[in-house]
Amino acid sequence: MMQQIYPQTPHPYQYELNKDLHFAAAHFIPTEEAGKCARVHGHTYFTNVTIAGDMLDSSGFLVNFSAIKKLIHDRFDHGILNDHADLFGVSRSENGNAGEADYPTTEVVARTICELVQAYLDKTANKPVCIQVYLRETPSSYVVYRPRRAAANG
Ligand SMILES: Nc1nc2c(c(=O)[nH]1)N=C([C@H](O)[C@H](O)COP(=O)(O)OP(=O)(O)OP(=O)(O)O)CN2
Ligand SMILES: [Zn+2]
Repeated sequence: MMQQIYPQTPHPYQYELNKDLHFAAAHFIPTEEAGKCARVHGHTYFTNVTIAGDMLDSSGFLVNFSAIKKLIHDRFDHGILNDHADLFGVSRSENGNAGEADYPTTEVVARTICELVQAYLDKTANKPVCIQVYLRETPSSYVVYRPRRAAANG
């Protein structure tokens, strides 16, 4: 059970939901700079997903907590992140820097979780938004990813 204080991000929405979940997965970062992390090794990843919005669905949910867990845990738990060729390995980021690869680093996995969650939320009637993903890879290392928000109209 994770009961931790996470970084906060200001937002204009009335509701904010946070879901903690974890998954065990192996990965490797095939670059010289990664050193020992270029070899296959495993982590228990802990993540906190923050979702916000102004409208609830017909159940009174911003989004069902269990849907978020299923989406991430079922996809990644007890797998090898590098095997997800559709997600990791080829640069997908439109605003990526030249030469930036989408290897499953903590940064890229955090961004990918946010994108997967947002793709799910986009299909819901009340359309909440994923505003932050906190991803802890080791006891001493974590990343916080916050997508850029679309500029407000007017
Ligand atoms: N910016 C990043 N740097 C590193 C990443 C990463 O995803 N983003 N990943 C790794 C390795 O995969 C490794 O699993 C984690 O590294 P690290 O925190 O250095 O692990 P240690 O347990 O060895 O760290 P301590 O300082 O001993 O606690 C490397 N870098
Ligand atoms: Zn690692």
